[in-house]
Amino acid sequence: MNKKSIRDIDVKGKVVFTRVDFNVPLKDGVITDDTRIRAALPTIKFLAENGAKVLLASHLGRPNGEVVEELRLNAPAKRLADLLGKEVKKVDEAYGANVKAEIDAMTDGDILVLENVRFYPGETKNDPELAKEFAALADIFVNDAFGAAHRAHASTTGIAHEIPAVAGFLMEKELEVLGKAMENPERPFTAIIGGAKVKDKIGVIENLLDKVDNLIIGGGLAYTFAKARGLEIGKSLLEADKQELALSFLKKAEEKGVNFLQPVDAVVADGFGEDVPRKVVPITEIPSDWEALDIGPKTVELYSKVIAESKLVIWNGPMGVFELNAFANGTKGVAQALADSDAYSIIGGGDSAAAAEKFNLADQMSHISTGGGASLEFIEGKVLPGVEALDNK
Ligand SMILES: Nc1ncnc2c1ncn2[C@@H]1O[C@H](COP(=O)(O)OP(=O)(O)O)[C@@H](O)[C@H]1O
Ligand SMILES: O=C(OP(=O)(O)O)[C@H](O)COP(=O)(O)O
Repeated sequence: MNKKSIRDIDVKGKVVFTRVDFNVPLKDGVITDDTRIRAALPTIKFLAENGAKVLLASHLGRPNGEVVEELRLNAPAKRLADLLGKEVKKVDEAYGANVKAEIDAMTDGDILVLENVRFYPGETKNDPELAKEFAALADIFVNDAFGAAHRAHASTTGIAHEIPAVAGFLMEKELEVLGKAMENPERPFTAIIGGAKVKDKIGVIENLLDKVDNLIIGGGLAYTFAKARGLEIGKSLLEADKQELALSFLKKAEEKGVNFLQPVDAVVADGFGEDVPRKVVPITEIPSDWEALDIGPKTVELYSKVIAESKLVIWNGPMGVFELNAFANGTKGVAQALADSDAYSIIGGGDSAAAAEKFNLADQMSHISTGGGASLEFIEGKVLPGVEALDNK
């Protein structure tokens, strides 16, 4: 990496504005997965142990520039204190006189969690005034928020133009692992794209077609392709205005000699839930009033064979509604194939990682990235603004 990291600077006695990605899933105010907090611990510990005054800044959810009580950073701050076994203070603002007073009261090695940066409208607009307010708090900026590195926001890029800016250990590790895999990808190189964020993910496919040998489609994404090919998809997930695009990808794949794999069968359901009527049908026979909620067993077999022959696999997005056991087999089958293969396996995206956890296969994957969108954009070959803004070596 040609960017400076916290290894390259002296932090003793310095106030360090550290951007982390504490955007963790919450249910009724309780953190259901603290992976991202644990992933930031090496940087936080390093800074504290080396005598920095550590400010931690993060977004949580998408509060759209307003204070949303449930999205305060209190729960992540509390979890961090538990994980560190050390006092962690939290303030209810992210800049200004009150925050400055708290900083003045800190001693070297103390940790202070700031409020959700997305409570301020300037954050996502990358407002230079807000960036200056953040910068005014600190001597150094550390970006360890790989999961938000594809966002050009005030706390990820704006501040980096104001004070010395370096990468944290998590940022460094993610870039190193993903960079190594993509530099000279081992082949066959396979990408598996699924999930429900059809709009977000469909654009990624175009760039991936320039890189991969096999592109596997699953999850809700598959049915826009099926519909575009003229198949009946019933009530399955559809992004109607993306059908032309889907067809153009199929054409591009053919021109490039990329093996584009789509489901050959599906588990369809009459309703949504564990106990609704369901059956396996060929992809050409989805009943007009049923919904496809998982890939079928023949598809799992087909995909597993391709995975077994691959040397590098990136996986983003589950193959079906894996949260319900009735529709989990497709995702489980693909995860198992990945676990069994010798391929270097990279998983990105909260739900895919959660699926690997659910099936107890997470520790058999080569790398589980803390960033879904960020890892996809990196693999596409895009420059991540949060990285670009850091100081060069
Ligand atoms: N066939 C399908 N129809 C509807 N939803 C689906 C289907 N397949 C997968 N999903 C849903 O997609 C969600 C995950 O999508 P997404 O957020 O895009 O993935 P990730 O977080 O891994 O990037 C899961 O909650 C899952 O239930
Ligand atoms: O959860 C995140 O993204 P991801 O679901 O793509 O991994 C990051 O925290 C970025 O959040 P954002 O997509 O609201 O900017």
